[in-house]
Amino acid sequence: MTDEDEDLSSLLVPQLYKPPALLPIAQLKDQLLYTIEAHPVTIIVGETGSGKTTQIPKFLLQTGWCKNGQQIAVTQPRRIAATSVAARVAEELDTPLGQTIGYSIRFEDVTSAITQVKFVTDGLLLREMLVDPLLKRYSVVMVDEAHERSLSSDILLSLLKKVLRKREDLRVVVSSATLEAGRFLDFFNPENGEQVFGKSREDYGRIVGIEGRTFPVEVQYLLEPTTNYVEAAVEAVMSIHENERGGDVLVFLTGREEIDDAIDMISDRIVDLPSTSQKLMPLPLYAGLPSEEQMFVFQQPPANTRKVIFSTNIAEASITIDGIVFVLDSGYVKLRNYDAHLGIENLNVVPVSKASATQRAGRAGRTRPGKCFRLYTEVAFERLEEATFPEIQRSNLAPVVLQLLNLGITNVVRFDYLSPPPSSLITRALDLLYSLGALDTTARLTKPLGARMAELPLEPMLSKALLQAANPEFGCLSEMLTIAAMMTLQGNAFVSHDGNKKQLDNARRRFAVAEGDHLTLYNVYEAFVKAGMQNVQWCRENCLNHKSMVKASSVRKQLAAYLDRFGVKETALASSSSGLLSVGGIPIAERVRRCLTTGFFAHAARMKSDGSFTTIDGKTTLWAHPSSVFFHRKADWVIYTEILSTRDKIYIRDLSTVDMDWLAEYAPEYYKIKNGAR
Ligand SMILES: Nc1ncnc2c1ncn2[C@@H]1O[C@H](COP(=O)(O)OP(=O)(O)OP(=O)(O)O)[C@@H](O)[C@H]1O
Repeated sequence: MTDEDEDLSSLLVPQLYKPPALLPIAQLKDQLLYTIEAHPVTIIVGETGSGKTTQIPKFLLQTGWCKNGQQIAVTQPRRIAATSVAARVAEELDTPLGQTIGYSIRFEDVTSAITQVKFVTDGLLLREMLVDPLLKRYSVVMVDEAHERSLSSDILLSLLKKVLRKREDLRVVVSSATLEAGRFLDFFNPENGEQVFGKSREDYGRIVGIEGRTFPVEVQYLLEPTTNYVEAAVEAVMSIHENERGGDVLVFLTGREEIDDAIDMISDRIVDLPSTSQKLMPLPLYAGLPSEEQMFVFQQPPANTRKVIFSTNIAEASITIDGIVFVLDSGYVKLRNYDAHLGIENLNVVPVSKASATQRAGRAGRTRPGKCFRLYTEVAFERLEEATFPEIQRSNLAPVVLQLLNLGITNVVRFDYLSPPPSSLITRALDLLYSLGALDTTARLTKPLGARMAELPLEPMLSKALLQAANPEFGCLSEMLTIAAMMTLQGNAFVSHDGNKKQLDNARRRFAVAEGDHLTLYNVYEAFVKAGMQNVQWCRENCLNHKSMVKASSVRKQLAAYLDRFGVKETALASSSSGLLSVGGIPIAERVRRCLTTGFFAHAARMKSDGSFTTIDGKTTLWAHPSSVFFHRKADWVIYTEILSTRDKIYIRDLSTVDMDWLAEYAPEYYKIKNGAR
């Protein structure tokens, strides 16, 4: 990435971005199109910013790959990439987004009957396969950033390999970093001596390399390692601001807490800046942020203002933020790691891979020359792993196993994985799905419960609870629909205005319900409906994010439509108007908590005298997240729906009180195994 020959004085001269015709990929257009035409599989290896994501779909569209009414799908590991790249391509083609060019992500479909190129998350395309197993509506599927080895893109590649054995006309394009390219091609290739539609492994696929990048990026390292990369990043931002003219800054940190800390630190430093100097505008970017707020990072800052975006790895690949000249890379990332024994998903802070570091640096040099400061030494860089450890080997596989079974893949152990997951992960997933009632004793999907759980776009525990809600024993479908929709906001219903934490705490307290966070979420939504869904002012007064609340109502409708398709209707008994009153002897609040237990029994914990919680086996200490009603209040047994691990503590979020007896009542098998094991 280092380009020492380049004259970096050009950094000081704002330049217009290169028109697409000048992007490195333009020279390869004909060769690329010929390769795709002639081979079922094409692996593209190119420098960051060479034009893979934005140009290849356009080339294919212009060459007639959508003539028969078929579409081109381009998958991305992240929602922000799918939406922002779709917007860019639509802009380049001068067409409104959602017409020829569209995108589709979970709970948000911006496509129409005339859409020809569809940007999607890899997870969403997997879901589409449930209704269209051969992906017949697509002529080409491009899997972008495949080297990131996201769980869904790995599974998608395996399934595409199967589909290619059945569809001669389908073309698969995989974009990847250099290291993994050969491995991908090898995976798709027929075995020695085997032929697929008359093609042998020699002529089944090709790797196409794209040389060159858009603008140079100068890479610099620390001479000595730092002990605190958040502080080092803040120092570096201030130094850039004081010493380098022009250009926005993108800083890669690992998570929300670090981002908040960094923004607080920068805000303190801004006060000391001379009033005459250029202003500094810090902006956060992380997955949990509502999409509208994520989009702020793409907007032009006000005049005489430098944007500093503090982001997690969600800005690492595919996206282009115009104006970024400086990238600061902490060298760390928070990766999911599932502990199959404890059934806990941890987010661990670990060093990035070289491939990630390259992607991060590549966020500069896209619309003008750039600089990347790695907040670690060159020696440390050399020691990094080449590629990120595949997500499939460190994830809770229950959602994927459920989907594979629903696609008719009965032997999930011997499935053709790109990198097979450890058997402990598959066993754990099967055990959990079995105890949720999604599988029978022969590991087949139960009907209707298991099949419906697979279809709902929610994780299995929540799907189970939602599907149980219609059961007369619980009779709380309306309440659970609301709770499930609110849970998809990932803790983003509340927002502090101008950093006023006290006001935020008061707002939370106003809605708090003694039985826990799920019923509190229900309360919030009910109050929002009552106040009038358009009432932005009311949301503001109550520290609620209006856009997030509107989103929750849209998600609620979509979930209700799924259930409607299953023939499950919201009943009068559990209508919102009943509020949280007692119905049929058992108060509705209790029925909701019982219903949640049917899904989340594996996430049970008990409060200790010091206010912390302990897992059932007593081995792990957990803490209520500050946003939980149990951050201050006492409880005994609880179930939680989310677990977040920070540098020093493991936090649980969205807690509800339960009776210990309910655990054995709703998951007798699970707790029998657990007790047996202890
Ligand atoms: N939103 C945008 N605004 C301005 N220029 C853009 C935008 N999106 C893309 N570009 C230009 O198009 C170039 C190619 O972008 P594209 O995303 O297609 O590259 P890529 O090869 O897929 O890169 P990567 O692998 O890093 O995602 C960028 O370097 C930039 O010059």
